[in-house]
Amino acid sequence: MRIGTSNSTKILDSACVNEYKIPLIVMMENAVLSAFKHMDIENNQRYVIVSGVGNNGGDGLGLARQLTAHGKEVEVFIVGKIEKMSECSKINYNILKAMNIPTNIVDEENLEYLKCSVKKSDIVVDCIFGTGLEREIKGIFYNVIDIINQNKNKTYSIDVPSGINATNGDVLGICIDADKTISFEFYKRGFLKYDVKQYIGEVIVEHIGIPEYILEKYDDREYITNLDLVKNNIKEKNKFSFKSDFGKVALFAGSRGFTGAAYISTQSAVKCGSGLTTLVCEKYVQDILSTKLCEAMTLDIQNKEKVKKLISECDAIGFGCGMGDTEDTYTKLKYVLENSKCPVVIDADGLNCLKNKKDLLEKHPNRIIITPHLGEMARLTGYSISHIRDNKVDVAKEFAQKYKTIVLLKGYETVITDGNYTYINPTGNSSMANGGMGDTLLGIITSFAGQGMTNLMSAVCGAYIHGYIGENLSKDLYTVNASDVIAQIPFVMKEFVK
Ligand SMILES: NC(=O)C1=CN([C@@H]2O[C@H](COP(=O)(O)OP(=O)(O)OC[C@H]3O[C@@H](n4cnc5c(N)ncnc54)[C@H](O)[C@@H]3O)[C@@H](O)[C@H]2O)[C@@H](O)CC1
Ligand SMILES: [K+]
Repeated sequence: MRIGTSNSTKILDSACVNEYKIPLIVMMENAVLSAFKHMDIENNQRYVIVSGVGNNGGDGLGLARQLTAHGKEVEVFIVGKIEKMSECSKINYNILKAMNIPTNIVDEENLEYLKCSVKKSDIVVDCIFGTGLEREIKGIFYNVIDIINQNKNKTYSIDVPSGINATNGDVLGICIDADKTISFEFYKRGFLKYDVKQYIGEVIVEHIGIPEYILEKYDDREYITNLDLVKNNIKEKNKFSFKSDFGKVALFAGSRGFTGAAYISTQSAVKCGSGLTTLVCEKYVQDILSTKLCEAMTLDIQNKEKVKKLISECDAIGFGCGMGDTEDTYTKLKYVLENSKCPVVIDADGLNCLKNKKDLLEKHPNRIIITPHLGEMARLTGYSISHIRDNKVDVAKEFAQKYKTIVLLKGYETVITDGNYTYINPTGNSSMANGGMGDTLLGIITSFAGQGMTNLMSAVCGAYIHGYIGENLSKDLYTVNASDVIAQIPFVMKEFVK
């Protein structure tokens, strides 16, 4: 699914109209028919359409005609100046008049009437503002939205709940509280903002007849990951495959009190299908884990020669889980980067130790994947957590571009980007919010990178599968732990392999 802003919608509109000669009224009618499918006409009879005077309003007027044609009781309210009505809205407005479908122009005097109609309706269809909202909502517009919110049974918003800035998710004074939002072509970027989740309800993204190659040409290279993309990246284990085909990986992890992190990240890589997996750790961690990790190898990190040989031959390395935020961790990371050529996935203390030494990332462009949570990203960038949360796509992209790394910024709707292409992960939930989950993710991503997936796809698919497993398990489990996820990895890989 594509993500887009108000500007992307404008650019697409004008390309369709000017370059591909699709009249806007054709796209509007397609939008109307796509939205109509989601009006739940089997279960509802009374509809109130509230339209503004832009094209979002035009969608509403078209819907009023379609609902009437299907035998529904429809009342139309228009808010705004008729003389300012957009060209396509005017066409739909004139059709309604010619068909004797009554329309009410909202003013201070008939607000009470609007309120009664909203109360009596099964569904209010909100078509006041879409992607064209550009300033604070005041006056009659404010009152109309307030009346709808206070008196509705259900509200379905067309394209964007009126009041939300589609680009950044800011609420401009007041906002429709939608039960469902039927959006066109793009999942609006503003919907990613955590604070707007309460307004958008269920979001459906519908096509309005624009061919795929046009969308591809004009999209912003921002997507919500879908299952097909993940399936296309999972390699089949055919009968001629060897363990060398599935990658040699090393995990640098663990310290006193944090042996679990070492176990979890290593075992995740094993279960994810890596051909050969080695945990590189301090001797005391090795002594605890060498019998527990029976499918992986372990190596004492002080054994310099063996470590050097191993990392020079590795297909991917995971670094940082439970290692401690120390100078020593930084020295080890520097050594690993300087003595290997493969992708390196860095998490936790591997990131914390970089906070004032990001030049190390700059020295190794195009081979590092970092997987920070909001706190780690705040330490790395110097931005506040709230700034990062509200601007997560931009912050992740900026960092990825600057340091030429893949950034996987964890949280609700994890962002994964190489600075050019960006994916939002739709899987996972709060049942997974507990210790060890990040270590699991690092193991999965390292394993994928070692199996030959691109760095970007390793992070995208890793995040998807990790969240998918957790979400499925949470149907039966109150808390999903790392070991629960690890056990499920091979089953889900089998389910996903094409
Ligand atoms: N390619 C697409 O995605 C298509 C989009 N269509 C619809 O067109 C919409 C965009 O249409 P428009 O660009 O005309 O924009 P809108 O219909 O969202 O709003 C623009 C109108 O609202 C006014 N306005 C903006 N902020 C205001 C405020 N705070 N208070 C009072 N008035 C305010 C503007 O002056 C203008 O009259 C989309 O959201 C979608 O519903 C479809 O009809 C056709 C194809
Ligand atoms: K709307």
